[in-house]
Amino acid sequence: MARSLSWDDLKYDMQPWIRTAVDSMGFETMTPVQASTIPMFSGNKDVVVESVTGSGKTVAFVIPILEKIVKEVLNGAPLKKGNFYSLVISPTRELASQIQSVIDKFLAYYPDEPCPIQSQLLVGSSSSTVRDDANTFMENKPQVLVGTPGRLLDFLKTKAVKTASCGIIVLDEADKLLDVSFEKDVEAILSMLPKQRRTGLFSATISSAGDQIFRTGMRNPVKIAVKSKVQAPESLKISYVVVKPEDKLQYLLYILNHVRYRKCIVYFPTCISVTYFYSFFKHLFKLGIMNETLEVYSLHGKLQTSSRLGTLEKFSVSLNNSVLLTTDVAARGIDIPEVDLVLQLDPPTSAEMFLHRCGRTGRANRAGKAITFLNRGREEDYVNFLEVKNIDLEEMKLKFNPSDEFSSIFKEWILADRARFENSVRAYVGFIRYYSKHSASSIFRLQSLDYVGIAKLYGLIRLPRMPEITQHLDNDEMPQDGWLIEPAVDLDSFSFVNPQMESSRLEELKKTKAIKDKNKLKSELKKKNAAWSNKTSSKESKGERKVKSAQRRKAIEEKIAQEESDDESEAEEDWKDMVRRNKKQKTSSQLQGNFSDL
Ligand SMILES: Nc1ncnc2c1ncn2[C@@H]1O[C@H](COP(=O)(O)OP(=O)(O)OP(=O)(O)O)[C@@H](O)[C@H]1O
Repeated sequence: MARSLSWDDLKYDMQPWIRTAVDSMGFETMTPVQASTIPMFSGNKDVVVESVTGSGKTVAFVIPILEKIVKEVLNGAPLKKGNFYSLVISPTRELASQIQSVIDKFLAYYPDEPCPIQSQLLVGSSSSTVRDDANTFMENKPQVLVGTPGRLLDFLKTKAVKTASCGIIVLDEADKLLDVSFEKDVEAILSMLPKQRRTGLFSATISSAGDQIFRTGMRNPVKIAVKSKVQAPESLKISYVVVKPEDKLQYLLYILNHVRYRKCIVYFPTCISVTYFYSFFKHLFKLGIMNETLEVYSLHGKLQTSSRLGTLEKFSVSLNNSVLLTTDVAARGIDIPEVDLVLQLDPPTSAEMFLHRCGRTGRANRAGKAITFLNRGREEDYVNFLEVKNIDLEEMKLKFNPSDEFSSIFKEWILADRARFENSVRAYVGFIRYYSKHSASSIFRLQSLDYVGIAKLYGLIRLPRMPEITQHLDNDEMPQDGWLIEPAVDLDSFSFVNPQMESSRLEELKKTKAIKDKNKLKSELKKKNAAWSNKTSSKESKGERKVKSAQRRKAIEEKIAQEESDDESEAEEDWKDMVRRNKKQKTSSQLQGNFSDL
């Protein structure tokens, strides 16, 4: 029998002000996931909830949390000093802040002034320390804490903070929180909480967390999976466009300038690629190549928290046609109802992330379109790969012819400042690393990558010396000395616009030129190019390449084992995660069950 979606049919007396809140927010009925989850999680059940993106999971855990706290508050027993009742963990600062604002929206309907219930946001930031957070906590006595794992863990370790009263905990985007990137912090947090508690795990892709689910200490959890056959919401139309890599940017701009949308999110592979293309887009605005009515924002994980949250806020409230250039940092959970278009320059490294990215649109039954670019050649197979996972994509044909003039504009822009040239190389190298991490590695193969086409996409004037290129590019495809433009540029006189950068470059150049000894010069240059230098000669045999590749991998693993988290990019972080995961898979033996056993 179909479950009733009427709020009136909930099996307990909802607090009247919570009912007023849902009515005022225009939530006429519950969504299916709310109808299934709220009674369970408000009762004494641990829940593991999987339901498509944009299906209302946040409200499905916020209401039970608030109901529990109201009961405690109405019971009259005051919250003991330094205690709190509930904890919500989220993988990103943006999502934590969004959850906090959903809670605040509900609390605005509490009938008494001041509202006796409060929540506090705990995310890493340069403007507030853990001590500041602890002082605010002791002063305001919030019952709910919402935060990201690292900061929450540091906060909970503060002496004044007591966890004994925490009776309800939520892991939002639980599969992400339980993967290698957060697992340690999350497990440490869970171990500090009372065993007698209610735990809720929520995500659109939680089944991918597998056995990790059972490490959260839940007692007889109820599995709530609200899904149709397809993995994406029905309101979401997913398409793909097959292009040559060098034309991709022009296609992207064509869509941004010509397709009708209100708000669009564009996903790039790495932080540096967002920064790089954002600055090029600004130049295109000046030239009138970007539609002048568009507002473009950039957001990635290497920016300060305040700037990240500020940008997201500006993008969400903007009344104009706006575009957000971002990375996977804004792929999960972000709820901006007006987003009706999602573009992906490349597919992400996992099918789960593909669903999360696309799911930023087509939310709560609103129509949305997600378009992914695929490089012509091998990547078309991704469509079948996703189909097997019940994610259907339709091909989209664009009536548009890329122009040569665009590459001249790109080239001129690069040649005007050495900083742009260096960023183009960083973005390109970052992309190749990113590419090597695809979980669908039989489709996204380094061997099949069009290195020159991709270099043109990134506006490169010369191919960098990196092992992937020398290994996989045939000699006849390798441009003379790596140059992609004619005539080649004299790198010694290619200057930075920034005077400080230019003077330190000249200083450096002087030193290098002063080195007379050829061998010494060679070793100095080798050191300088260390980032992409442990290269192979282009004429190695397959066997030699295999051995060298294994050695390189070992070296990276050793480096990772030594290094802590001082990464240059999110991509790098993910690469580390992959290696750690591999190691873990080799050592981990305790199988306790999986999602489908629940
Ligand atoms: N009962 C309801 N009726 C109508 N809209 C709702 C209802 N509950 C929530 N919404 C709206 O649905 C949108 C999506 O909700 P939410 O962000 O909780 O989705 P989600 O399932 O957590 O998605 P994701 O997996 O992407 O994080 C929000 O804008 C929210 O306000």
